[in-house]
Amino acid sequence: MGDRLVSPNISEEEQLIEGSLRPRRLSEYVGQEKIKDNLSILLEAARRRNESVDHVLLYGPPGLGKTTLCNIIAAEMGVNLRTTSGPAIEHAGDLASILTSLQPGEILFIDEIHRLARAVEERLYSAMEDFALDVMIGKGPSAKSLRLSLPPFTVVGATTRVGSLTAPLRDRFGAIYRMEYYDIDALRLIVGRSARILKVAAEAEGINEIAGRARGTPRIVNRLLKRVRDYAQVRGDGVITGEISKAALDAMEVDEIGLDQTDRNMLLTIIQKFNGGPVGLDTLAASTSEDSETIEDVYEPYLLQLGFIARTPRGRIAMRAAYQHLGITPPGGEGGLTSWITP
Ligand SMILES: Nc1ncnc2c1ncn2[C@@H]1O[C@H](COP(=O)(O)OP(=O)(O)OP(=O)(O)O)[C@@H](O)[C@H]1O
Ligand SMILES: [Mg+2]
Repeated sequence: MGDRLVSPNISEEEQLIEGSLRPRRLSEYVGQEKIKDNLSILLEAARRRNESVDHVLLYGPPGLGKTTLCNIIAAEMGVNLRTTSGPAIEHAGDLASILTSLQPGEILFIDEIHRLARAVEERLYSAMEDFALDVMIGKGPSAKSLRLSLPPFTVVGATTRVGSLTAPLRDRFGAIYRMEYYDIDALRLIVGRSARILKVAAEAEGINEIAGRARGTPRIVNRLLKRVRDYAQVRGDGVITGEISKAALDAMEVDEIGLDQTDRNMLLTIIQKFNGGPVGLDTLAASTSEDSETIEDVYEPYLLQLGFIARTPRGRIAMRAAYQHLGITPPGGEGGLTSWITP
């Protein structure tokens, strides 16, 4: 699992490298132009009013730059960043101790915010809305509720599953940004930048090849770059040429649009075992030995984006483009699929 290309799990070594490749300022952050435009206005307005930044929610598939963007928000505002995650805040008391230790203007980054415990989430509402925290003093009938005021602060929440957030929590965010897959130009820039930082020589065709197979994701583009660099050192003279990239990526069984074996296996399962679908997520998970959450959060978003699969009320179906990519004739020949496709 850990060494899979699309895996959202990061090893310690990779964390170090990711750290060095991470853009520090908004101007270094490649792509996501719409978010950058909106965010720079949000930050500038807060600076002019000398206020804390409005709460920001970032959502989208793993590896698109949510954590990076949060770090940038703190850097651009010149404030401290406190990092935690939904599952790490187990009790309301944990939240209270984090919130009461914040300095004015500080940023509290809550990763995986959809996994906050209910009781914690409810405390967070008033904290975000009124900068106030209700704490209970004592127990039983003599217990009293006390309202503590907090310094103004900013919550930046990140999630891969915005659909799992409760409406009241979502409503507390003044700015909600959806991260998009990166286009090839942005990915090229990211590979080029990372290659410079890692001091690897890379030719344009080599960069192109890596960018094209990175499924629109900066984390994956960096992973591919590192593996191609190894390959270039062992099989070539260290330079990342187009040929070296191709050979290295083929050896990794990453195809020319970035699908790996698990993606292909999933598509083949839908097409061959289930006649193209519809097949329910759990059934699909069981027959591919993947976990349904991983399918939903990691694999499916890219296949949906490519138009290779679609979600219907009765399950996932394989689309014509998937058949074409795998070189399989769709059932019923021309037009045979269209009758299943419900928007
Ligand atoms: N816009 C960008 N420009 C350049 N590099 C980027 C950009 N966004 C992300 N990266 C690179 O991709 C890596 C992964 O990004 P990041 O950790 O921010 O993703 P994430 O969305 O938080 O992922 P997850 O959902 O798994 O937490 C970073 O270490 C950084 O090197
Ligand atoms: Mg992250």
